[in-house]
Amino acid sequence: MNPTPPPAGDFTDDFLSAMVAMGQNLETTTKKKNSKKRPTPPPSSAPPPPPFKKTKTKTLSTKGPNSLRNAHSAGMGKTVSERKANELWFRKANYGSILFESYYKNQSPNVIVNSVEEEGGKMSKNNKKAIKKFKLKQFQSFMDSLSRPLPIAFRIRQTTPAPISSFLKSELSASLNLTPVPYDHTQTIYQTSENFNKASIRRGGPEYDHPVAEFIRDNLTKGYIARQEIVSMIPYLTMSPSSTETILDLCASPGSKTQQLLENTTTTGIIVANDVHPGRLSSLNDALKRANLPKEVMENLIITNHDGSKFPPIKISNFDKVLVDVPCSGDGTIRKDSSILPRWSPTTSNALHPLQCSIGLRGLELTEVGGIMCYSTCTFNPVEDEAVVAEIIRRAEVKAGKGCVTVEEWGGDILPGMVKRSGVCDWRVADFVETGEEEEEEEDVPEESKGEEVRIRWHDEGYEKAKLDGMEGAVESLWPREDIKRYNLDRCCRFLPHDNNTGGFFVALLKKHKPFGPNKTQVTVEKKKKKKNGDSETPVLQPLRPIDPKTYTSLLKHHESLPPSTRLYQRGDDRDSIYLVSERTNELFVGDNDAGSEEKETEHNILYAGRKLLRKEEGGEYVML
Ligand SMILES: C[S@@+](CC[C@H](N)C(=O)[O-])C[C@H]1O[C@@H](n2cnc3c(N)ncnc32)[C@H](O)[C@@H]1O
Repeated sequence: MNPTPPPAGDFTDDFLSAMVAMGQNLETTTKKKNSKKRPTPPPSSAPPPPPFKKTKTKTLSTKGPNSLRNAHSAGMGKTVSERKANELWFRKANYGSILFESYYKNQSPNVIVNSVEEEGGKMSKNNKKAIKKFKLKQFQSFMDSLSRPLPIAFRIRQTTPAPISSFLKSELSASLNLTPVPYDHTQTIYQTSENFNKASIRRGGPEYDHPVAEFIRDNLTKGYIARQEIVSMIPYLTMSPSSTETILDLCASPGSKTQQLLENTTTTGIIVANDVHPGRLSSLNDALKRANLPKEVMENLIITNHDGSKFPPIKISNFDKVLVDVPCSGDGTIRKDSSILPRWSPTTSNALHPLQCSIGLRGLELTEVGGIMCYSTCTFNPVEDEAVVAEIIRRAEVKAGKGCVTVEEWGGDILPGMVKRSGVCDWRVADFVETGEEEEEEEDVPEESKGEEVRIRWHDEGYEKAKLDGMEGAVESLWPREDIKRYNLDRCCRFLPHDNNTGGFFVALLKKHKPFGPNKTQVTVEKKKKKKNGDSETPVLQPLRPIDPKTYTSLLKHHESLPPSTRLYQRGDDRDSIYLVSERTNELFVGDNDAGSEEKETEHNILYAGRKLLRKEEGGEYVML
């Protein structure tokens, strides 16, 4: 995942120039190694940044709408302007590239570079030179793949009528010489070559007029295909949802996975897409409109606006499946968004970890017993991947005892032939320091980092020592615990860019075996507090509510075949539009969760739902759409 991946069909980013910039970044990284000079300061017209300083401020909150930005700025300064200036300086100096390379090169075996044991004993452990060469070669192919543009990937939508789908497939193979990716048993997923990338096929790009580019544009508009990164399709494929399930997509915007889930539904299935940002939900809603999905499928969608870590419980039972595609540092998307590299920092990942744990735990609470939660990120960083999985299982066990959640093994039929790497149960935790003269003399500075102005500071002695050493944002769960082996983290899957010519990705499937859920008292207290204090994240749009009985009765006079009132929704401040939702919406949301309450109001902020069924004309009459 890109932290904010562009909606499918977005051709506007200047990807080519970004790639060129990244080439420079990677090059600069190497050059920098031999340089002791501080980077050129900003031009004199710009205000000079404050000297870059690793401050010992409290960890910034990563909650709320700007969690990624906050996480990135963690430890960058006290005031907003100090943080902004330091961040700019950081980017300009390309410190991110230096830290990225050093961090992943020196991570534990199997995070990026295979351990020598993985080579099946082909290499003698005593042959240090050969081991070093072997590791360097692997790391280099990882780094090289990051500097290459990401090929365009797309899939034929599940809602595309079968004859059209067959026609498209034959056109793709016969005229355009494109076949589905080998690991896709649905035979609907395609990936182009690298010269077909975001930049080359957009208007003005060298491949704009190529028949493949025309095919993509044409069929995107018709709603027959969806552009989506291969790795982003993986959570859906691993969850193997049935068309009748109730599924929650807890961090849904911009909605590429929501679309996959929705396309698969029939009238009894329902998809709830949630995000903390109302603005991003509006983009998700627009992307869905552009997707041209059949109207009966649209009735199965509810879009809510909540902090995922506090998503209110639903009225009856829980969700069959939950997708938790959390906000993350996004370094797996460097091929698509090279701007991530110069501002990369290990503190971003450390600061996002607590939020990811809270969202993941809530996802599990909202999963039905026997159901599956899929946790995914688009980062290589184990503190956002395996460390989070281990911590949410640990917290679940505090609530419901050992064995209440397990990491599931992937069936052999899931993406057969795609290179998958096992999750790791050993990783290192770091922040970074700006080096001073005396620090460069320190014994533990690796030879290749000597002379760097920033360098990774490893905290291999664990949480307590890291705290003593003043590590920003240190929390115990960042480190692997002693009993880490029992979590079966090797069942998680890591996808590296050079293995399948994709972006980077991480997926874990968690199965819930015992009931545990949000504490009702806690939910009630939170709700009351919110009512009293007001909600700082009040959406611009008023939420949708079930149609009021008076409007329904008057509508019936003119529209005899009107669906039952339980399927009709209106927005509080907009009585001119009436929306039709699935029958099951009522089952999930309407009615208060507090037993015995008279209140007939859902506590969920439903921002969009179903499809528009009626619109009020100028004369005041409602017309069917
Ligand atoms: C990786 S993106 C999700 C991508 C999406 N699943 C897709 O496939 O298109 C993470 C999303 O999490 C949202 N987010 C950030 N903090 C959140 C929170 N506390 N609760 C719910 N969503 C959150 C961000 O707005 C962002 O849209």
